[in-house]
Amino acid sequence: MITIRNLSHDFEIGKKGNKTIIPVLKDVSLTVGEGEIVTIVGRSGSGKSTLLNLVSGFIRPKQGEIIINGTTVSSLNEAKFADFRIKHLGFIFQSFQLIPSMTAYENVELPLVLQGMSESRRKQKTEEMLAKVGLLEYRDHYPGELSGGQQQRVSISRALVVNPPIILADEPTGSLDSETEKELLDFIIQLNKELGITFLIITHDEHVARVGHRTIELRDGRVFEGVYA
Ligand SMILES: Nc1ncnc2c1ncn2[C@@H]1O[C@H](COP(=O)(O)OP(=O)(O)OP(=O)(O)O)[C@@H](O)[C@H]1O
Repeated sequence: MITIRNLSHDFEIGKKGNKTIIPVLKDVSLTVGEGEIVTIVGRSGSGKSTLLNLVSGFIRPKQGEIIINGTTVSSLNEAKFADFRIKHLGFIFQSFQLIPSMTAYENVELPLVLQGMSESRRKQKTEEMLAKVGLLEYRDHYPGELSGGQQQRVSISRALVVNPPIILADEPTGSLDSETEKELLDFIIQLNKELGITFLIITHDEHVARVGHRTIELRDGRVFEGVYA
């Protein structure tokens, strides 16, 4: 469960003496319930990525609170947020963010290494995850040797391998053709139904937006609900 309360954020640009303030989010409040898929749409520059980066802890809010599964993450320091992130949040990015010098297996295994898990458990979990997304036979392929859809499946496996209750996705299908996009959306629906994973997804794409149980629009830094209701 994610609760966002009265969140406001702006960016300062320019040099000292000539600073401009760009207000991005204005008093945003919303909740994402456990087991819910919420999609966020909005024009380019409306603040979608900023909102996701705030929820992910990559940037800190100027005002307001973010509570994830009972923890007020907006007041955690960087080290504590990093620890929280690795246990509670999985990420899917448009650009996959795979490490090119690591094989599919090594990319998926990485979060478990960071968690300090033993090698034998890592092996079991990584293989199980790759099998689940149908990529076990590609385990020794490097990202550059996989199709876009396969790379996105590796990136989803890496997000899922730590069993996160929540997945945050930034334009997850942005680099995929329409057939692969459909496969990925079906997979997200399946993960949500079978494992109860909560998804917060930002997108430009109406097909992706419609996967949400609820869709929220960001407009001029404020939220509007039910755009596709
Ligand atoms: N680090 C930053 N420094 C200064 N301004 C920023 C920074 N990051 C974002 N902005 C500004 O904040 C506004 C919102 O950007 P954001 O990336 O959140 O929008 P978006 O809705 O995700 O856009 P898109 O759909 O094009 O990815 C934009 O005007 C952008 O220029």
